Amino acid sequence: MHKKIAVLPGDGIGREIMDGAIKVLDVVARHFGHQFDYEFALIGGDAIDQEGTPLPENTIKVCKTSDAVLLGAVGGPKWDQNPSHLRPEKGLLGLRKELGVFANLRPVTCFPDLAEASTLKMEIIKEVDLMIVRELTGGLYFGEPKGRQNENGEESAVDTLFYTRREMERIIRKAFELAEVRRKKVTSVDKANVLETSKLWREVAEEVSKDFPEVKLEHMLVDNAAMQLIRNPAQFDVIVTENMFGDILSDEASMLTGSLGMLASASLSDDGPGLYEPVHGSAPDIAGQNKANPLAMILSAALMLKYSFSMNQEACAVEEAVQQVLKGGYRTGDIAQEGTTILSTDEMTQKVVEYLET
Ligand SMILES: NC(=O)c1ccc[n+]([C@@H]2O[C@H](COP(=O)([O-])OP(=O)(O)OC[C@H]3O[C@@H](n4cnc5c(N)ncnc54)[C@H](O)[C@@H]3O)[C@@H](O)[C@H]2O)c1
Ligand SMILES: CC(C)[C@H](C(=O)O)[C@@H](O)C(=O)O
Ligand SMILES: [Mg+2]
Repeated sequence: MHKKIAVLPGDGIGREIMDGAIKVLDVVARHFGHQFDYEFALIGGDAIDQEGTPLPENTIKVCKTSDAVLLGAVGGPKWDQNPSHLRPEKGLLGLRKELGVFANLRPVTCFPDLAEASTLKMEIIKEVDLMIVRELTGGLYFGEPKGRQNENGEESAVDTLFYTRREMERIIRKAFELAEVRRKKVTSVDKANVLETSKLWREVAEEVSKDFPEVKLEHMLVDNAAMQLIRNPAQFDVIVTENMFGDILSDEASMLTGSLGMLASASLSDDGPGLYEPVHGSAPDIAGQNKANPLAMILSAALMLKYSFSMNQEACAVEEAVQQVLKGGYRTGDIAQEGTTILSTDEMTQKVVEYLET
């Protein structure tokens, strides 16, 4: 197959880990007889520096004319203090909105060899295989009114948690569709004891569930969900939740796998190209040191192969190579354990490439 991939490395470790994903994809293309053409574009702080805006028109065009989009990470101290219209996150949020990628899938899969790097015990870890389905283009991130005010010397700020029934329905449906081919359980996470949006969310979840009689639906308040993820994560199959809750719960859940550097994501729309990015950010504290874990980015590329290109065998080959590397005792610093070999970002990528080639 011939595919065009938009590549947006972004800032900080984004560039370092993107190198790894491309190297791995090149091996996949060679092995399986595909052609991947990459078109690079600017986003985030990098784009502010070069074009004066975090999301240049050309980047949107490149993404929309590609079969899929790979993104590293955006942001960093150099730009985070900028006036709000220039914050690099605006570029990322703008891109998600432009592409209409409302469904953010964040699989939390534990590799057994990382059990000791996790916050939990080995026996619990082995059973963790959950999928966080995060609504990505609505809620507090986008609702209006939003902004700062100063009335008669009284400063205030507002963000609005707004969802239409249609926005709720389509993300909840996506969660049920995923659960149908997994362990047939959806946990809808909300704050229905307080929020109006959550009350409507519950009603919609109940309605959607009628179309999926084989899938069990449970509702859970978000504060309890945060605790249950640590207490007994194996109880979850698919978690569906609104934008902000999903953001927070997915960083929390990443530690079940040992590190934020292990968590990949796929953001899907109804028809256009999917956006694939690690869950973590630009990690300014370790940027430029060649020590970031590239596996979340590499596993995001695997999700692209699976969801955008229907290359299931190829995606499995990448996941299997990652598993073998971990089994071989190779680690980046964030997942290091006693007796393992610590590798740089480039060396870790090279190991995945070696296992893929064998
Ligand atoms: N999708 C994105 O582009 C995205 C996501 C989250 C944060 N951000 C931005 O990134 C910047 C930094 O944010 P932050 O520090 O809160 O979050 P972060 O995810 O960048 O880093 C949090 C911690 O995890 C570590 N970490 C993250 N990824 C790692 C990896 N691959 N390997 C090893 N360690 C890793 C970092 O070193 C840091 O200690 C901010 O500007 C923020 O807005 C961007
Ligand atoms: C950088 C930020 C805007 C972003 C988000 O909150 O969506 C990030 O934390 C993520 O999880 O992708
Ligand atoms: Mg986040």
